[in-house]
Amino acid sequence: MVASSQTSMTIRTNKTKATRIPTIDLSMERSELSKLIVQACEEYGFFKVVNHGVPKNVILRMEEEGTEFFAKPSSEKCQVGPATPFGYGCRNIGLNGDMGNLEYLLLHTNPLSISQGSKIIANDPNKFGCAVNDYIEAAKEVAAEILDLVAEGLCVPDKFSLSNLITDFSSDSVFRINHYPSLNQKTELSKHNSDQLDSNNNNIGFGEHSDPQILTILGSNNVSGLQISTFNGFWIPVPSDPDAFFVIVGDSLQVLTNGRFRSVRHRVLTNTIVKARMSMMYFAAAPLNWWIKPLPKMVTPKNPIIYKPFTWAQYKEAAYSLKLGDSRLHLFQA
Ligand SMILES: C=C1C[C@]23C[C@@]1(O)CC[C@H]2[C@@]12CC[C@H](O)[C@@](C)(C(=O)O1)[C@H]2[C@@H]3C(=O)O
Ligand SMILES: O=C(O)CCC(=O)C(=O)O
Ligand SMILES: [Fe+2]
Repeated sequence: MVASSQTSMTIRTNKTKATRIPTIDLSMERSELSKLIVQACEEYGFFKVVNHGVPKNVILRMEEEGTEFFAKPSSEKCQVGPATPFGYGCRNIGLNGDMGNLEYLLLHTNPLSISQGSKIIANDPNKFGCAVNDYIEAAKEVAAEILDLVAEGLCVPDKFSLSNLITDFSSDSVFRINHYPSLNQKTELSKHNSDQLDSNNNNIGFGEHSDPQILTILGSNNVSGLQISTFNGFWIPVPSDPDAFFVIVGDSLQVLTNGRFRSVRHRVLTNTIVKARMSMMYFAAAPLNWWIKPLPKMVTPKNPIIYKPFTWAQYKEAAYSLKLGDSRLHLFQA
């Protein structure tokens, strides 16, 4: 297992198998920290971070803006949509027929695009724009710090080779706020009475998928629902923790590490939620025309290269032409 009992939470799955989601304390000593992060990325492609240093008010301001927006009448929210790909979306996810029991705002992280979007999203565009920019900057710092620790843990000679991909001003990172109404709330969503159910009668908030980007920093209110899939096929519910962030390894980091890390499949079930869940994700990506390819350090005679180089734009195009749950990495196998 990844971490000692002091640094992980124990969860019992319905198969009564104790499973630990690694919890990483970012205030720990650096060399130990980088080892734990690498281990967590290898074993789960997922971990929780505590003591991340993001001020509580940055998170609360963003949550308040999200709450205010989703409380608006549906007719007003729909004026910010459809999300093709950016803007407000309700039940439709992406452009290929995926559906979920949620509504969301999807924004590019470029400050100009935030400022333009704010004008149609919020009553006080300046307040909304500042809350979003501050949240994005804070999440970007956490993501960059984690990528530097990953580079250290993997003994990559250029310590910034991973974080440089996401901190460049032209990075194609995106920001998303998801809002899942509780099943007993009478909202525009539940009026449709066509909940998305899977074969086990699970109510699907957001269907199973991996994130195409490098790393996702996910924060949520205190309502659970997120589940991750272990690499041997168990679903593990992730208890919510509004003081923590959850880190998700994306497809691009799987490629950069030549398959040593694996992107984690995850989903959100809304079966049991008695209060609306709100989650906020920063999807850290490279600039569109930058190359994604295995770091030289990760390619050895024992671990030959397994992916062809591609630009982020090429990968994104492939991902966006497919359904949410489809796997895409095999298209780029060497
Ligand atoms: C069905 C889709 C939605 C998605 C684009 C895609 O065609 C496949 C990847 C999906 C995903 C998952 C992670 C993020 O939430 C997201 C914004 C992304 O970059 O890839 C979504 C896309 C979306 O909702 O538009
Ligand atoms: O809303 C959540 O908690 C997770 C959503 C998600 O995985 C995504 O938007 O890619
Ligand atoms: Fe995701």
